[in-house]
This record gives sequence, structure tokens and C-alpha cells, in this order.
Amino acid sequence: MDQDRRTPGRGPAPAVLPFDRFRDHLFHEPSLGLWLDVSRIRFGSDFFTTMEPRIQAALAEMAALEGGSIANPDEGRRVGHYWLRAPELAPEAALRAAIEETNARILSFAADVHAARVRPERAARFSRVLVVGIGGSALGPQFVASALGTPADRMQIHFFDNTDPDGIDRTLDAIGDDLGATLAVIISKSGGTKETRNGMLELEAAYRRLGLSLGAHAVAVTGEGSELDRFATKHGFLARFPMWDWVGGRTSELSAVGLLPAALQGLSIVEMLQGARETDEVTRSKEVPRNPAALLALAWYSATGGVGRKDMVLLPYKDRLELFSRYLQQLVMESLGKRLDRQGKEVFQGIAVYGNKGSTDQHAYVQQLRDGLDNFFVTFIEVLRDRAPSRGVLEVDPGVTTGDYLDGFLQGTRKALTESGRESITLTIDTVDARAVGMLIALYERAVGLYASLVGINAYHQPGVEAGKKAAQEVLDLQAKVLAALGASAGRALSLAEVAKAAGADDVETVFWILRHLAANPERGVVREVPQGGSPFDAKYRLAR
Ligand SMILES: O=P(O)(O)OC[C@H]1O[C@](O)(CO)[C@@H](O)[C@@H]1O
Repeated sequence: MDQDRRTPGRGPAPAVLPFDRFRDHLFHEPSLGLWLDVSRIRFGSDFFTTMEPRIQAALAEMAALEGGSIANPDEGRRVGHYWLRAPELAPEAALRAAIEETNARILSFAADVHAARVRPERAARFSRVLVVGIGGSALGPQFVASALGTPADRMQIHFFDNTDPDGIDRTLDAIGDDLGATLAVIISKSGGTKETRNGMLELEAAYRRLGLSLGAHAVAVTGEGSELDRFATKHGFLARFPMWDWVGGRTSELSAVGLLPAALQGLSIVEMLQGARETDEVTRSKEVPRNPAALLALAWYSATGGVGRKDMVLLPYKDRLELFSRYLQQLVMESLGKRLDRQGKEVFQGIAVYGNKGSTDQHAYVQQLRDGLDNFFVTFIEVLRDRAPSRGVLEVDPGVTTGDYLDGFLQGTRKALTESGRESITLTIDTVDARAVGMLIALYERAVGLYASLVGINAYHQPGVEAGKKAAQEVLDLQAKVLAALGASAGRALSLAEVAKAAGADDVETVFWILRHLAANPERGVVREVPQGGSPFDAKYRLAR
């Protein structure tokens, strides 16, 4: 009730909603094959009227952003991901030309790879793609690959999206003997992200073990003049594709970041771009009931009170959309999770996002959604087309298919949640194809931008992630001092306190963590000796002889 008092236009939580409410609020755009039902968010009858001036202001800000205003003032940057699929909207002819030329180069490069005009050093042709990237430089391609990929694709795709050596080994093992026929796509906007740099160096070593060079098997997608760009030039990469400063990592799927891997897989990037472009056209509407991005942003506002009071649980009832929640996690949480608003006031904004897929999740955490803590709203995603028509129809019960079950479970859970006063949104699409994927990306990009305007924050910077990167570097700097201290002890085992002192470190806990990690990996040459019956804090450390 408190929340209802504080949020404009909150309504009651009836167990059974009248059909009229569904009919009155159902958005449908046949040209996109998109339906959006926000009727099970508990806004009251005056909500849209109350919010109208604010959403109009948000739409006006979005129009200014698309027109080329500095929408990310903290970084002094324009925000141009909408131009990627409508280059004619770019504020300068040079930008338009750069986008068009890059998209054309992506298509021709992929065609050259497929036709073996661009070939590996020894193998006859490239048959696999390995994307090395992290965050916005991996999540989009991973989502697209999982949504649209098939075993019949022109090239199978793999990812290094972490600095986990075991994860890297696992991916290399999956590629196996095909490494010499694998095209590496190294993606980093900044060109200096350590996880990506490490993955690339691991890959370089793997090629070297086969007597091959990284450069002859790699392309880079990065900002001009970045560390990666310079590395690529020096090592004779096959090609370099630009990543512009006016495209944010989390909105880069429809730049070379996402388009190049997709084109190499043989997916239709033209249709992906088209789906996004058409969605942009629809979501520019100032008529809120006709604008699904505005409806989504307002529904989030109503559900969360505009202060992130509820989490966004994504439940796509389609295996192909399983990674959508992971993709949206970055788009939503990196955009909205902010300490300060645009006036510099402390607001601690954000909306937490999680979810995998239905009906699988019904057998995992949906119990809590139905009966437990009411701190979320669900977004169901329904896909009307069950499977490719060529696969035929199998009845698992008389007159009932597996697809009917999937739809039944979605409707059942939606109903059960409503009965226990839990809010939900339902997005329905015709099918999962390249156009629909472009549509989903564009829809959520704009909804996030509009929501950020509604709550008065900058959606396009990420000041918070720098702190962790800086602290990690400090740990690695300290590790070097710890190893030097052990090296200088002439084989004598040192206590934790002695190592910390010799390394000049006040932070003994960090020294403990470093030593514990090094000692757990015998090949690193650090020996840990714990006296009989002693605690981990009595351990002594020395370098192996
Ligand atoms: O493309 P880059 O520069 O390697 O950055 C990867 C990711 O790292 C972040 O900067 C966060 O650390 C994301 O915003 C970005 O998508």
C-alpha cells in the first residue's frame, strides 16, 4: 500500500482482471508481428494521463539524442546507435558514409571468407569463428548466435568471454583440430580491456603451438588508434573494423560488434538491421498507446515506483531466447544502475534483471515468484510459431502438441501470478528470426533510454565499473611485490605477516588471498606449509626450489 501511495496512478491488485483492461491496453503492430500486454501491471486509470508530460519530455529528449545532441554529457559523447540501422539519420554525411561503408565491408568480408578468398595460413578455408570479447563486446553476438544459430550455419561460432583459463581451455578443446581453420574476431571498443587482451594472448599462444600466427587468422573490431588497433596493425590482422565512440558497448550489437560475427555465421544482418529500423520508426511515435517502448518504460515505472523497487524477471518461453535475459542484464543494469542522477543528487537507481526461460524456470524459482517475496515483475515472452512448419505436428496427448504445452504453461503461470497479486508484462512475437531479433534489441534499447529520462539519469555512461578494474590492477601490482618478497627470502619460508611487511603491504588480507591462490596452482612455484594442527593463518610460504 505504501508503494501505491507513492507511485502516481497505482491501482489495486485484483485477482481476476476484467477482459476490458486487457483489450484496452493491448498493443499490436502487425507490420512487426509484435504484441505487448501491460494490463497486468497495477497502474490505475489515471496513470497514463498523469505521466503524459513526463513521457513526452522523455520522447523529446530521445528525439534530440537521435538528432545528435550530446546525450552523454559526462563523457562528452553523442549517442548514435539508432543511426546504425538508419544511416541517413546520422547528423553528418561523414558518419553516414562510415556506417554504410562498414556495413558493406562486413558483408563483402564475410562473402570472401565463405568463398575462401580470405583463407587461413594452412587450412583450405575458415570453418569456425571465435569471438574474443566481454560485456557488450560479447553478449550481443552470444544472444544472436543462440537465438538464430543452427548446425547448418556457414561457420560455427565460439566465444572467449572471460579471463578464466579453464574456460579458455574448454573452448579450445571444443574447437579441437579446427583451430587452424578458425577465424578469430577480437572485439573491444576501448581496445584495452584486460580480459579480452588476455584471451587474445592465450589464442596467440595456441596458434603458435601449431606453428601458425594470430595475425593471419584474426580480425579486430575496435576504436581507431586503440591498443588493440595498434596490435592488429603490427601483427598484420586480416582486417580491422571500426567501433565508434558514439556507440556504447551495450548498444553495439547492430554495429560491427554484432554484425560481423552474425554475417560470418551466415545470418541475415540485413534483416536484423531492418527489424531494428522498423521498430525505431514505430517507437518514435509520440502517441503512447501506439508506442511499445514508451509503454514498456511506463510499465517499468509503475511497477518499480521509478526507484527500482521491483526486479525485472525475464521469462521467454522459447529456448532460442534463453540468453536474452543475460543480454538485457547488461543493457538495463549498466544503463540504469546509477548512484547519481543528472543533477548530481544521490539516487541509487537501477532495475535488477534476471531470468532464463520458461517453462524450465517453473521447475526452479517460480515457486518463490508465486508464493514468496513480492519484489519483482515478470516479462513473459511468447513466440506464436511453435516450430518450423516442415517439422510437422506430433500430438503428445490427443489434440495437444509440445508447443501447446509450452503455451499452456506460459498462460498458466501468468494467471497464477496474477491470482497472487504479482505483476507481469507479456510480449508476444510471431517467430524468432533475424528481423525479430533486431526488433527486440531496438525495442529494449529505446525503452531503457526512455525510462532513464523518466527517472532523470544518464543511461549512457558506466562510472561504477572503473572502481573494480582499478582495484584488480592494485591486486596484481601487489602480487608482483609478494613474489619479489618470496624471491628475496633466500628459500626461507615466510609467515603471512612477514610477506606483507616485505611487500610493503598494509592490506594483509589481500596478501593472504594472493598467496592462497598462488599456492593452489603448484606450477606457479609458491609452496605453502601449514604446521600440523595450525590454522591457515599460521601457514608459511616460500618459492619452490
Ligand atoms: O568493448 P570493451 O571496451 O572491451 O568493453 C567491454 C565492456 O566493458 C565495459 O566497459 C564495462 O567494464 C562495458 O561497458 C563494455 O561493454
